[in-house]
Amino acid sequence: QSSLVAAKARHFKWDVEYMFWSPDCKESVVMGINGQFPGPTIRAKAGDIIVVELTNKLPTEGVVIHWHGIRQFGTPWADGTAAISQCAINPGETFVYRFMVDKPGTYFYHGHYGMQRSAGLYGSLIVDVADGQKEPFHYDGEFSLLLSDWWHQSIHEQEVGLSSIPFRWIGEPQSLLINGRGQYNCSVAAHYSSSTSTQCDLEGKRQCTPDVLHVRPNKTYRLRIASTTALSSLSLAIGNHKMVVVEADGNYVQPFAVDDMDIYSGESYSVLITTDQNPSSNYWVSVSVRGRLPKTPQGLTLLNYLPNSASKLPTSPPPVAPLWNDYDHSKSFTYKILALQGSPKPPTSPTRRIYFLNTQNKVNGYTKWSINNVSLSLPATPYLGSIKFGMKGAFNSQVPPEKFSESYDVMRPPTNPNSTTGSGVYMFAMNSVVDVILQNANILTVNVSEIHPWHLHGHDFWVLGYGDGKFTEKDVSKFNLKNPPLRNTAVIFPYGWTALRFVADNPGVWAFHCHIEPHLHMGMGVIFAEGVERVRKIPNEALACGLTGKLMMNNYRP
Ligand SMILES: O=C1O[C@H]([C@@H](O)CO)C(O)=C1O
Repeated sequence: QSSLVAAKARHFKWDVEYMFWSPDCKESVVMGINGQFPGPTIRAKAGDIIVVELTNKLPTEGVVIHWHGIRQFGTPWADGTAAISQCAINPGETFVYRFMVDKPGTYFYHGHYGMQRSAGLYGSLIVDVADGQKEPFHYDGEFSLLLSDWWHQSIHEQEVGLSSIPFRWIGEPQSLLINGRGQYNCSVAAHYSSSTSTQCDLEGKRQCTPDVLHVRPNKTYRLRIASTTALSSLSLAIGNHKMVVVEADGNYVQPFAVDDMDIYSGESYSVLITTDQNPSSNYWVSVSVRGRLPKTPQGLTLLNYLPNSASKLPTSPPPVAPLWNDYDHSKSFTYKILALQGSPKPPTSPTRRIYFLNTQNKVNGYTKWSINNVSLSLPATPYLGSIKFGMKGAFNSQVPPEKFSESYDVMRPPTNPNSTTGSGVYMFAMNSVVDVILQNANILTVNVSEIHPWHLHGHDFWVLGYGDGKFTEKDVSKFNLKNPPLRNTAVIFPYGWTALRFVADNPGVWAFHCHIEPHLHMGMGVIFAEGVERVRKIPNEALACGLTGKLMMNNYRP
């Protein structure tokens, strides 16, 4: 019955522009949408069509928006990846994103051109179950927590630093933001510390005033959490309250309770909390940096039990995050994420298995990240058009390597750090089953290996397993084929590997990359394509640049 209900189109008209804003109480320039930061929340029901007419009001640069976690079945040109699925939208131009949201869940959207996500171009995208359908859990109310990290240096300076000799790293963020709000020059927890930092207001109407969660006692709330951080892995905790994880990246998981959880850039979760603590108190909601030596204060807001005043401070200090390098703690959380019973199961064997060695290395003296020794450099003509129209020379025709040397020592810096840039594509037969083994390694500095959250466009994948050290064929027998979680983002732990499986069933060209913004900018990604010959009706606006733009001009006869 419900499938007969006609899809509802939800229309939005958005202007993207730079504006002054004080996300952490210090004024900066941010990328806003319709004068808002973060951008407006899109709320829809499964099966709806989203139509966003996006006008670029930036004075001198292009823009695109990626709908993170939305698979874009049949609309690969709407994936919002510059140089991959479309031409960047020029200043003054409008591009219409039109796509279906087919699966309920917690999603978000963000810029996917240069480092525009780091400039604040992001917002939430929430998909409710279709009419007549039910979520597999109950709750009385809900909140969204869109998490991000914030730098005072502009993305332009950050970009120049990353592509300079000597290399200038962006460093750690100045603040962590919850729904675009953080505190740099004051602390909401100053009261508890011996430091001289000033107590900032919990109530008020400043752009940096914390977004307090107002709850009633003895209810259950759903928190929809998404991380669009540029760099930071985060730990989220709520003083005195357990969180029951029920959803990850738009897929239901077997519920499990935790005191704190790790959230990597590109991931989203839903957790349930029950407000069964002492009702005369308020409680902390805190986010802290993990996986890198933290130099950033916690991001804080309050869980306010009504009718208490929202400015009543909790009786104890904010939760203390696990040690930044306690990776066993992170792994124990990640390993608990399993599919809810009844979720789609993976095919039992792959058509093809590819191996991706992640290394930091050098190209002509520049510091880069490479996959199997190739650092991704995007072409001038977006792949979707150049592959569809068979345009030779638009990108490297050489197929990039699908494995790496068996003798490579992942525990040490590369013996030969010189690698090359490339723009080649991994092409998959339509409906083939692809296994990807992501292998982490040591960076250029001895005894360092970092976390990388890998995000796949156009698909969800099953996470079949994780392991420490170098992957071996023996590890295949340990793959979880029973209840692996479906995700669109999966982390590789330092010196470890992660095994993924997906079905190449979505005609288009899809990015697969580290979701850390500077790392992608330094080449840490690959391009996948399948069934591009089946793609029809690519809008002209998506093609009007590079070689496809020239093709259009040559066909034009006044
Ligand atoms: O890509 C990176 O560069 C720095 C460091 O390795 C060099 O400054 C860092 O921590 C990264 O993640």
